[in-house]
Amino acid sequence: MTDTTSNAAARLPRTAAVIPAAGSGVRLGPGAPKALRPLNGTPMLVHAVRAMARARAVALVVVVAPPAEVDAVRSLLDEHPPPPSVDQVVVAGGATRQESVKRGLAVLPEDIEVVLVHDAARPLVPVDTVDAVAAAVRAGAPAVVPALPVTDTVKQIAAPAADGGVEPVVGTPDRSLLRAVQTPQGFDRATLVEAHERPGDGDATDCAGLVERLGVPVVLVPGHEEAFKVTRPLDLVLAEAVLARRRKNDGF
Ligand SMILES: Nc1ccn([C@@H]2O[C@H](COP(=O)(O)OP(=O)(O)OP(=O)(O)O)[C@@H](O)[C@H]2O)c(=O)n1
Ligand SMILES: C[C@](O)(CO)[C@H](O)COP(=O)(O)O
Repeated sequence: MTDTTSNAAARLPRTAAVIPAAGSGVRLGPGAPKALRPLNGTPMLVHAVRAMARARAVALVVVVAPPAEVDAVRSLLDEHPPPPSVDQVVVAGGATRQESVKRGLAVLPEDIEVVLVHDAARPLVPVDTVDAVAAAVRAGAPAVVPALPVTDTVKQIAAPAADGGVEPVVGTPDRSLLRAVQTPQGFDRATLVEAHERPGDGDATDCAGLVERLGVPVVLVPGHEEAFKVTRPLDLVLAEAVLARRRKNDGF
């Protein structure tokens, strides 16, 4: 006889990782789209897909690729396949991160209940961070964000100055109440889809920002320093150093 109670307890909600990877990487400088640039010889996107596919909960990875690189990204992922338990799909991205995520959400199969949205530009997120975000969504939070305390003092200005001019300061927020947020950000699927259908005014720089606009609570869990975003050239140096340290310590 089937023990339905323990089956239900052991069942993980079907979880997909949507990986926005369609950015060009202007701040990284000239070259291929950022997600395709190598880290220790392997494209950043491949590291990011591996990081998500390693999580026990993830059954599907949706990569949102630069529109001109969809075929190239499919070939790349065929060369670096995920474990057999994980499916992958590649779709073309849009003009902004928000639009790219929306395009990724549009191809999710009906049975996906939880969505983790993870930047290709955060290729080294540890699996424990991914698992912690997914677990918090499973535990009932509709929107979960990994975050770290801010270490710099932050100044608020009234408006950015043109051409590197001086910027008058209007305030210094209490740093102990600020957090720098990372990805993967985890969501109950219906909440995230609604947030993208009713985005409000102006582009949001993260998905949780859209969910906040709905009035749905967003919670933070501890992030990880290795989940940093590769944005500028120095970040590539740091990423390669992290990989070298992992190889030395863990052998991979
Ligand atoms: N139209 C876009 C813009 C960004 N992204 C993705 O969103 C993530 C976070 O964006 P960011 O680090 O800002 O990447 P870029 O937009 O490529 O960087 P830049 O602003 O320097 O061009 C990245 O994985 C990026 O590929 C995306 O999928 N579609
Ligand atoms: C989603 C994000 O990585 C959280 O820190 C970040 O907001 C992406 O921002 P960007 O403007 O695309 O750099």
